[in-house]
Amino acid sequence: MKITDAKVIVTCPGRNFVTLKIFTDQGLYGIGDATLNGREKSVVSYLEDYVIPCIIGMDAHRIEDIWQYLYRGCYWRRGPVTMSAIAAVDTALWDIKAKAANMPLYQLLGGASREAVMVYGHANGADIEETKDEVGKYIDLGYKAIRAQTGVPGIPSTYGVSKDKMYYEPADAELPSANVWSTTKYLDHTPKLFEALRNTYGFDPHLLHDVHHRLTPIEAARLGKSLEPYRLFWMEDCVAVDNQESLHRVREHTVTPLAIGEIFNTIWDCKTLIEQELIDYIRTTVVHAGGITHLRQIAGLAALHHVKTGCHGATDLSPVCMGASLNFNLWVPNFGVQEYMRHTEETDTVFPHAYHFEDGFLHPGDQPGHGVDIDENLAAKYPYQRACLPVNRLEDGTMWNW
Ligand SMILES: O=C(O)C(=O)C[C@H](O)[C@H](O)CO
Ligand SMILES: [Mg+2]
Repeated sequence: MKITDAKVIVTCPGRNFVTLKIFTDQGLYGIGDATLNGREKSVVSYLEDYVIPCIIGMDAHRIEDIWQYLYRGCYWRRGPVTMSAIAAVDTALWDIKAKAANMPLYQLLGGASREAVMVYGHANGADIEETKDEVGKYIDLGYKAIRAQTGVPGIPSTYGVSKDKMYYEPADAELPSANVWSTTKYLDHTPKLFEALRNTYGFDPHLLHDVHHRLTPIEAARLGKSLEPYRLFWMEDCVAVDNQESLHRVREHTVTPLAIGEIFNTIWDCKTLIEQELIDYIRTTVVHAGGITHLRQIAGLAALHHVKTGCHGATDLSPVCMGASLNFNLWVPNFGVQEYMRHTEETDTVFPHAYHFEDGFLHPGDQPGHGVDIDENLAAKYPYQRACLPVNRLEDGTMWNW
């Protein structure tokens, strides 16, 4: 089955999404997500100028070989732009193969290992009271796992806290907006949130928290330790892991489970953390880590070291990524949880999908392929709008991790 053409569709139904559509000589097409928040056009160029001309004429069934061609065959390998482009090709090809087999993608991967995929939603509030109410709303919706983020007194804006409670979009301006950060205030305040949540809702709901790369290892150790009484499902991205060995410092001090990896692109980014058992959940996802083909390898390595999957699923990952990820999650033996920040209604209509939510779980549906399509006419009505992720400074003006 030959690849006859491919095109990139950029649409902004509330936020930007980049989608690759691959056509074949058998009339089948497949789609893949190529969205990289705040850097969308770099991936578009990488696909249009370099990748698409190479894959036209290739056999769409040879997914592994095409993956190796785009990864190993490229001298400048790895990095988020390259790997998101490879992921889009890979996802579209798996979509085509599953459509050709007339099966949902999870069947090709090895079939369902569970009935459905547990997801976590995002509860957030300006203060502890509001966050508590928001967590209650997620519990009422049936969620079994909830991420909780709260505003910190004295910090004008905090990561993860938004006005739109169901859809959080941090890329909020044409140029990066400036956030302010105080580790001291955050460390003093955060344990109070989880104390309040456990006092109100007990220990049944799984509670998660995202530190978003802001602490040093010893500060992360302190937070992990202070959160132990509240038994979190995970503490995410507690440090910026450029120096991965530093996670040993955190591990030495706390048994709070750790999740890292949403910004990782390859198995090489995950290798130290997984092999040295410095994390409990690996956050790599389909679009930013080379597609289903590569994610499967990462999960295989993780399984050897008691590390479970916890795929990134914020709103900047399109429904196409979510559909592919859910098929992956339904199969992957060492599944942990899937993040599910809902998309807006506009986004959901641009991307008709078979996946559905019930009582805290998502199921990918049983349509042939990954079960997500794109309505190109509708997509064309929402042109690209430049939007950047914020930057972050300490109170004295020093640049910090966002
Ligand atoms: O969902 C999460 O855990 C995030 O950290 C969301 C990120 O800030 C977001 O995907 C950046 O584009
Ligand atoms: Mg995160």
